[in-house]
Formats: sequence, structure tokens, C-alpha cells
Amino acid sequence: MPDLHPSQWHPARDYPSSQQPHSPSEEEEDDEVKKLPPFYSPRPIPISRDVSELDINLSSIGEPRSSFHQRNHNHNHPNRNHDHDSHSETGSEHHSELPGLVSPQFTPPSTPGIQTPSVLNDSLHRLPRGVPVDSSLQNGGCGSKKPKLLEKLPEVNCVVRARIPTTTGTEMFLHLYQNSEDNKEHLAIVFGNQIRSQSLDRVREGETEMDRLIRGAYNGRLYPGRTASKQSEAGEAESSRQQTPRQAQAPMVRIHSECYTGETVWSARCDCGEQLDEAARLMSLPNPSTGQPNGGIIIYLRQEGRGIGLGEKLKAYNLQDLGNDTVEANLLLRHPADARSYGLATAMLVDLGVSDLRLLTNNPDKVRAVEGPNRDIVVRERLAMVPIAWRKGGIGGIQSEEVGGYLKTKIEKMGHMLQMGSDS
Ligand SMILES: Nc1nc2c(ncn2[C@@H]2O[C@H](COP(=O)(O)OP(=O)(O)OP(=O)(O)O)[C@@H](O)[C@H]2O)c(=O)[nH]1
Repeated sequence: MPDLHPSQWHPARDYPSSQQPHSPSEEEEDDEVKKLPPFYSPRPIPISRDVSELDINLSSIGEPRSSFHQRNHNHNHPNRNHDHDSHSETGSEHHSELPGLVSPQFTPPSTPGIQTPSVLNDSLHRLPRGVPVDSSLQNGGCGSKKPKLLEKLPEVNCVVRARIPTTTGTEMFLHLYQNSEDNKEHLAIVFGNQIRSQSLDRVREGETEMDRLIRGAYNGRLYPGRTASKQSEAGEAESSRQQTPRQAQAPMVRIHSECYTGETVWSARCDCGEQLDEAARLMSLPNPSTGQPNGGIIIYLRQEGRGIGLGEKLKAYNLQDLGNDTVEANLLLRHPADARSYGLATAMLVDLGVSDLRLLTNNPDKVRAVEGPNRDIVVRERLAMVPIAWRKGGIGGIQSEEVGGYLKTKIEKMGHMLQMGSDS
């Protein structure tokens, strides 16, 4: 390689041809993928114990501090609170006493209290347009690339579930999973109270009723003094009255990969934090026909930096500042452009009783990959995630030179199904 200062060096020009980073051919991709462990993210440590016997390490739970209701979308200052009052969009509760921490996506651009939930025709209250998907067809709305899938889904086990009231007034149930492939705590963020985890509800040998209550394997709600995981008849009648009605449509699902920089430390290099917020907001919106929240599931996978890990992603950012795009930077670091896999997401969704879904994504690879090796799950529709800054009448959104380049590369090199700068 020529002896150049890094700031003068560009991969396309200055790499010896044998080392030139390039878009891999299908064969090369095959080789590249074979070299990767099945759940590369980035170095899984296989666990030998039976997943059903895994114990809960409570001290390690709680990371990362996802700030999806408190995100700063202007990025002028990380701690800036915007000036909208907080307002529940579900129409179910109104917390006028909450501080102004709620992000603009969660806050209608009006004074809380003067609008009724019947105003469902403005862009904030509508779901994105669904595009029908059929992955069995060559041009079925999800690209033509066949994902490399394992023959068998990994084993997953939901070890604990807890109710989380959120700053918008919507409640969700956080499900923490362990699995047979790595030691990471992957999560399912479940909106609505109809979706149950089969592995969580399964009775464990020797467990007491208190054990079940503590690990979240109860129905209805917890209250001081409750001792039984199953409710009394009166309690059951009350909970079925409060249960969110089953939606006629397949549930909305977002499969999200961890992004510490975009979700926690206000990075304007990517739109990851905004996408996480938006998925939660859409799942909290009232369904026009029932008035109840739409509900849905965010599968939160710990595959930081598209699977290369935070340290490597930070190196990639330095390479980006030296003039490379996101794909080139990964390849220069000897990583694939995208090192993720979605088998764990499929297995978690199967555990949550999902057989078909509407997927919030622009990424064609996710659609086929989440369906699993035997089409264990079917994606019926794709709901586009259009950046807020590109939307007509959209308020805020991430705006920076870096996020512009990031989205451009996704569209031009990774086949993401979006039109640059457009909200269609
Ligand atoms: N290697 C690398 N990873 C990045 C970069 N920017 C963001 N990421 C990671 O990309 C992942 C974001 O992916 P997702 O939110 O699942 O979205 P996606 O696959 O791009 O597609 P959508 O479903 O359309 O959002 C996170 O793990 C981020 O940490 C980057 O410049 N380099």
C-alpha cells in the first residue's frame, strides 16, 4: 500500500488491487458468510447449559438505557428539552404533570387537551402505508437476494418479563430472552397485553408461585400482597374486560438492532434512535376501529453496529470521517457490510405466538430473513420507515451531513426501499 497519511488515503484509489475493498460477488459472500459464526454479533460465546435451566442475572439487566421517549431530535444540545407538553396519544391517559421530556414524535403539534382522539387523519396519527409482500415470488416486494439461513431456528427462552409504564402513558412489557447461540440479553418489547411468551409461561420444575410472580409469569396485574400467578375468577373477568381486543390484522413488528450511539448518546450519524421511537409511537397509537393502542412487538437484538460491535463501529466512524461511506468503512475493517442475522428474532416471534406480521422496515434483507428457514413466519406487509425530516409536514427529525450520507449509502449500496429525500 502506498505510504500515505490516512487523511489522503482512499480505498477505491489507494488499495492494492488484491486488497481492494469491493462489493462482494455472491460466491465471495458465501465464503464470507461461511467464515462467520452463525450468529455473528460479533463474537458469540456458545453456552453449554440447557436454555431452560438458565438462571437470571438480575444485576446485568437494564442495559442499555434506551431513551426512546426522551430523544432530542434537533440535536442542538443533547440535554435540550423541547417545549411541547407531554401528552398521551393513546387517548387513554393524560399526564399533564410530566416534564417536557417527551420527543416530538410522541407529542402532537398542538396544545394537549384541545384535540380529541377522533383527529386521526393527520400524518402523526396515521400508520405508514403498507406495501404487500410475498417472499415466495421473485419480485415480491422484498428484493431478490436469498438470505443465508440456518437450517434450524435457535432455542430461545424468555427468562423474565416486567411491565414498564412509559413516559407517554402507554404501557409495555419488556421480555428478556436467553438463547442457545450467544450470551447476550436480547429483548422483546411488547405493546398490548394479549401477546404471551410460551417459554415464560411454561412451569419450571420446583418453582413456587412467588418465583413465577417474580419472573413475570402471571396473568392480569401485580399488586401488593398478590400470592398466586393465576388470577381468581373475579380477577380474570376484570382482566378480560381490560384486555386489548385482538387486532384483525397481523401485528406490527419492528426488528431493531442495538445502536448505542444513536439511541443513547444523541448521535446524528444515523436514524436508529428515531426509528426506535417511531416504532414505539406507532404501536402506542389508538387503532381507529377499537380506540385501543395498535399494539405490536419490537424485537431488540444486541447486534450493535450491524453486528460488528461498538468498538469496530467507532473505528468505522473514523474511517467515514476520512472519506469512506458506511459500507467501505466496514470492508476496510475486514467486516462484511452487514454482519447481522435474524434467526433469533424469528425464534422469539414464534415463542410470542406470532405466525404472520406487518414489518416496519426499509431493509429488503430483513423481510426474507425473519421468515426463517421454513417460512416459520410470514411477512404480509412492509411498512416503510421514512425519516421524519423527509416527511411532508414532519416536525424535527435528524438532520446532518452524516445522516444524509448514511441514508444515501443504505439506498444506493444496500438496496433499502426508500427514495432519497422523499416521503413516498
Ligand atoms: N457498521 C456500522 N453500523 C452502523 C452504522 N450506522 C448505524 N449502524 C448500525 O446499524 C444498525 C441499525 O440497523 P436497523 O435499525 O436494524 O436498521 P436497518 O437494517 O438499517 O434497516 P431498517 O429496518 O430499514 O431500519 C444498528 O446496529 C447500528 O448500530 C455505521 O455507520 N456502521
